[in-house]
Amino acid sequence: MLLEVNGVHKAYGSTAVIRGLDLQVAEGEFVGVIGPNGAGKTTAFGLIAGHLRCDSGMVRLAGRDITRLSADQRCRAGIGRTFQIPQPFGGMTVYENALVAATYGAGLRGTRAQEAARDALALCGLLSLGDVPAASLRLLQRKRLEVARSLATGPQLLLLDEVGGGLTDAEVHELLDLVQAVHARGITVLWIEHLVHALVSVVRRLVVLTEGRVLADGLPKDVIASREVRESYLGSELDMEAEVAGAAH
Ligand SMILES: Nc1ncnc2c1ncn2[C@@H]1O[C@H](COP(=O)(O)OP(=O)(O)OP(=O)(O)O)[C@@H](O)[C@H]1O
Repeated sequence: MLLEVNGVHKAYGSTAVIRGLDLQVAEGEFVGVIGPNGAGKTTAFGLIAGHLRCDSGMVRLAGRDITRLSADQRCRAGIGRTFQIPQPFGGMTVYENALVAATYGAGLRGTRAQEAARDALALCGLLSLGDVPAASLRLLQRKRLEVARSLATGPQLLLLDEVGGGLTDAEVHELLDLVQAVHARGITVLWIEHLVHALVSVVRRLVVLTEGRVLADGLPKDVIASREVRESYLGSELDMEAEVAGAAH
């Protein structure tokens, strides 16, 4: 297994948010993660990427216990991550943003860092915008840069946190193409997304988190059809019937 999350718990103060999370992801998988607001999805990513500490339980990457490693150490170990709200260095150019990620995220220097930065920008369709200040990018381009910055750190495992939010349908399709291209490079992808119809059109496996643990995990069409999953979304903003109509699976 590339990623193993075993019996992880996390509370904010007295509020338990992750309550016995178990998740295994094999190398090369493309996994979607959905769940109601507040289910603990972003917190789970923080615990995997090391931005948050587990209260108990264990996280392993390729068999290595990384539970006590910092976010920087986990990044160098091969975990890349995007954030819900892209936060590029606005005063720097697009290329400089990717170079910073390659230098400080992957620990590369000189031409190796430059190559990693350029390679990430090329895959994300941003090479021609390399000299543009990051602050001037449109939303889809900012999302592309967020993905490029995480790619420049050389991840084996990429955690995408709602990169599709705020985009038009056409832009979402462009983003789907990009993430599929990333996965085709051999990078294992774990993608949190509220746009369920878009997500299930590309992922091979769907995990549903509710109340800090896994409610369902399997083939997207089976997970979407499960009664438990439908019931867990009742009353939420997500209308599964509408979302999955026309989905590829
Ligand atoms: N730093 C924090 N301090 C206290 N509570 C927090 C903190 N971060 C998140 N929470 C709470 O933990 C719960 C889980 O939040 P989290 O962001 O992980 O959920 P989520 O499933 O990603 O939600 P969404 O789909 O809305 O992004 C929520 O009730 C949230 O308010």
